[in-house]
Amino acid sequence: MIEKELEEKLLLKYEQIADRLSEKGYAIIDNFLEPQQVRNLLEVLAHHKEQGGFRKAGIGSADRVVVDKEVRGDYIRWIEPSEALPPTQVFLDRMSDLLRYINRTCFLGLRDYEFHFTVYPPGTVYQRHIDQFKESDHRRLSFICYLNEDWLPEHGGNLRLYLPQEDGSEEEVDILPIAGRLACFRADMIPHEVLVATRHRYSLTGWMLDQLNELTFL
Ligand SMILES: O=C(O)CCC(=O)C(=O)O
Ligand SMILES: [Fe+2]
Repeated sequence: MIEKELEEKLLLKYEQIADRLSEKGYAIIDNFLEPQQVRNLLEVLAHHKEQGGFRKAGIGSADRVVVDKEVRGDYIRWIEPSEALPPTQVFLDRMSDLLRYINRTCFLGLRDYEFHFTVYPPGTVYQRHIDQFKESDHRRLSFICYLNEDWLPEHGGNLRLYLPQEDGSEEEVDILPIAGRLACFRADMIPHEVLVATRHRYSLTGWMLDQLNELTFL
């Protein structure tokens, strides 16, 4: 695809994301990453895995991290932007563009982001939670970009959002973690969970912050 065409396509996607975030508090965008980019990121992920770069994710922030595999069974590797491999850098550049776009249109005062590679082994989940820590609520928006090629509904692994309704009830939205798809939502408002899958489930997970990133670490 020629560069100008790609730029125009991306701009349309950024617009959809910003519109849906302000209207509904969440957005699901397919083909946010091109298939080649997904493959490149999967290679980087496999490389980090081989190097033993992943560790068990915890719950809580910074100094008070608790590992509880019943609540959260994933393995993560934080991205250090200054050391990012080229495919990761391409991804981060795209997120920087998106951050600027959202700031121009949504007035969330976003200043930075943090992302990690994520692996959920078969049989693991992340129980219902929200992404803002009580002790530091600088996470404004949550983003998950899925890297799972040939993922079928019977593989499970949905992200389930619980959307608060005006009458106090909740509407459930289930999202399959298919390759290239981006899910994003208000980090402070939308409870969500990761359902069990029969395959390894790969993604990039991150947050846009309203302060500079001092690594809030999970
Ligand atoms: O992988 C997903 O679909 C959601 C992950 C998540 O909720 C989290 O890491 O906080
Ligand atoms: Fe979450």
